[in-house]
Amino acid sequence: MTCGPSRRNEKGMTHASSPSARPLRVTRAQAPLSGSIRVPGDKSISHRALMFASLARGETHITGLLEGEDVLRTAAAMRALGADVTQNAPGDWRVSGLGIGKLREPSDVLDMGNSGTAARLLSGILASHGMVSVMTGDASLRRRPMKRVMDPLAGTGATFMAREGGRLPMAIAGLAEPRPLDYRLPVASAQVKSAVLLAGLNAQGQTRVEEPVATRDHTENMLRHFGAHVKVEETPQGGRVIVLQGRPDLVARDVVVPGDPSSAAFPIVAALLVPGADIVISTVGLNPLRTGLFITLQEMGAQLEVTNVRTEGGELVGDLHVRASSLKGVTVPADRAPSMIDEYPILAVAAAYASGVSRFCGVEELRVKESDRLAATVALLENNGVKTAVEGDDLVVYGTDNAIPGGGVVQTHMDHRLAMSASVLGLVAQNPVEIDDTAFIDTSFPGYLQLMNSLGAGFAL
Ligand SMILES: O=C(O)C1=C[C@@H](OP(=O)(O)O)[C@@H](O)[C@H](O)C1
Ligand SMILES: C=C(OP(=O)(O)O)C(=O)O
Repeated sequence: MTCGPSRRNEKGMTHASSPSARPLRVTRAQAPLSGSIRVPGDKSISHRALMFASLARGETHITGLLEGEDVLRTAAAMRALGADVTQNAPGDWRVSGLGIGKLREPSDVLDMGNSGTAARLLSGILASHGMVSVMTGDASLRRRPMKRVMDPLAGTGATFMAREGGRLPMAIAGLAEPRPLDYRLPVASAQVKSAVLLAGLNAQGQTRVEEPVATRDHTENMLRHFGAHVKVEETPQGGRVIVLQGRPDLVARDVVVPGDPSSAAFPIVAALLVPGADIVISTVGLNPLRTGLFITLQEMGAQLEVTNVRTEGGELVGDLHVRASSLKGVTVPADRAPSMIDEYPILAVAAAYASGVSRFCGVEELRVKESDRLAATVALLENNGVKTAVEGDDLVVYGTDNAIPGGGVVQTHMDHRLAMSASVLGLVAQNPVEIDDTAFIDTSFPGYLQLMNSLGAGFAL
């Protein structure tokens, strides 16, 4: 059970608690989960739909938009930059864009809340407009590294001023005539790739990005959907080179947002673990660069069937039929990490319930998410009686063979995915699990606890 050579480390983070925390005590599920649900729209696609629609000429109609707090921050930012962004009905939005290079200087600080995607992608837009802007975020986002976008974007000629270590708040003096970038990503990050491509929209000539491992390609897909010319080539080493032709005429196009596979992960793992469970989740996005968790769970022995696969709004979607399963430990290769990067905390819960040992290879990027997810996942499991180890950049989880002791208090560190992972752990642990704060679940999965209750989870709300 080895992973091959491990990669470099980044610094861990400390945490702060929410002023209006919503604690939750979770007890073991009393009955099998059953029923059919839909999960909210894909977060990555929702952010991008609002940004690209604001940069396109004309009116874009978006259906299925995620109305989580992260995406609402992007909506507010695009409004502050002059786009007309309105909600018609739940999930149904209209955006009147201004065209590339035409956004207006914001009159106030842009607050991106808890969202790394919003902050990093927006940096690319701000750097490539002739305006001065200031961006901040909540305590979690203000601890996350922005140097990874500042460094490449400085190549456009834009200037950045940020706190020590490249942390928000950050001031950006952008340029109306940015230089096109040619950049090789030092980390596998769709956010950094997207920031470079967004800056390239307003640059004359070609912007080129090379990624060592393929990361989610929603930016490339949506750029094409709105009329840009984007060329993608695979490298012999398994990476990709993306070339964008600058100053395209982006034209409004309707966008249909599929269900978020990263959100579906929580009811999926809950249904795999709760004895007798049998559920269906319909219209989940199946972009192959997002489905590493599904492959991994199937390798563990999950009864996870994908049916009715179709294309909706240019994205592959399908329905997932999930039944309680007996899971065994798994080794997840490092090159699979980008396709399931947000799913490791919930996969760790599945691995803790499984029989045998699991190893997640090369998961160093977990250290720079909403929390240090490597440390926080270890604490989630250890505090509930599950043995783990961190070996270099690998996480090792010792399965309990369906006997997670539980009884622990879980610190969620302003991190939605930890809160949801802890809630699933509580459904199958032998003793109740206390979660310090579930409020941040609203950043990506508003209505999560209620939706889980509709399947029979019995969360005490
Ligand atoms: O581009 C995106 O929409 C995202 C990319 C990933 O981050 P990184 O680019 O930092 O890996 C992921 O963790 C995040 O939830 C969404
Ligand atoms: C890492 C995440 O999001 P972001 O980077 O946008 O805050 C996430 O949703 O798990």
